[in-house]
Amino acid sequence: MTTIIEVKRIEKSFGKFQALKDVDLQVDTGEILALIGPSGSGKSTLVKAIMGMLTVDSGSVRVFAQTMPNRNLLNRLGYMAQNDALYPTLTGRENLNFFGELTGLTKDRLKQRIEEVATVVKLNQHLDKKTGSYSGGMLRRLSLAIALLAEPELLILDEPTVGIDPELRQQIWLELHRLASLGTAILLTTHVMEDALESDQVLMLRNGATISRGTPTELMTRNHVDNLDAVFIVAGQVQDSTTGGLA
Ligand SMILES: Nc1ncnc2c1ncn2[C@@H]1O[C@H](COP(=O)(O)OP(=O)(O)OP(=O)(O)O)[C@@H](O)[C@H]1O
Repeated sequence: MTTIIEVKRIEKSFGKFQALKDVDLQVDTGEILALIGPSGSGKSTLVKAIMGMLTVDSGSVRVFAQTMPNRNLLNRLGYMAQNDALYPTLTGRENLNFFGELTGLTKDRLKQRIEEVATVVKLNQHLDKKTGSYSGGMLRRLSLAIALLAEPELLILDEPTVGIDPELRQQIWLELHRLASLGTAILLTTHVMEDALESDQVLMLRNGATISRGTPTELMTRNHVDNLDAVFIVAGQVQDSTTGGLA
């Protein structure tokens, strides 16, 4: 197994506010890691540090064994940001084509993948409408489809399942597991414990610090509870007791 993302002891502050405190993380080939935590806990900041979109104050971020930021690595990964960066005057298909061409897929393969990813996110019926007319949920689904297009070695998905119904969530997870079985490393952020349960590894972030990590089963066993919400609550209480609630 190869290490795809390696984050060591990173710290990041915005002014006096410390958004990330001594965070470590590793994702290997074929592994799915869920970064879970409440709003403001630092998930997107960590993702942006991994993408090289912001520099950290200390610690290191390596992707494909190279120090980030490194623009040359960007075509080896699929990224779905929290804010959808799509062209509203283009149709869904035209957006997929545009971003797909940047990944270097052949024309035939791109055409085939557009049909496949549109099916995964259930947008087949809407591909020829301008994305300016899409709902928020449809835009999220199109962004996810774009990230999946090239079956990249690494997928980084910031809240891919927000606003998605249970049936579609299941379909998306089938595709994520399929890609992982082909060797894709996947890092996703989520608020949703169901997503964490689908993942191989879970890292719980609270107030910018790691409060728990492990497989879903390990986390529940270690904390003597039967669900991940309860793990989060127990681990949060431990964090408060060691920091006096000032973490
Ligand atoms: N550019 C910035 N300048 C100042 N503060 C920032 C900046 N980016 C993030 N923060 C702060 O850092 C903290 C963590 O933000 P972040 O977006 O990483 O949280 P999150 O866990 O992704 O939240 P959400 O689930 O709501 O997206 C928040 O308090 C946020 O206000």
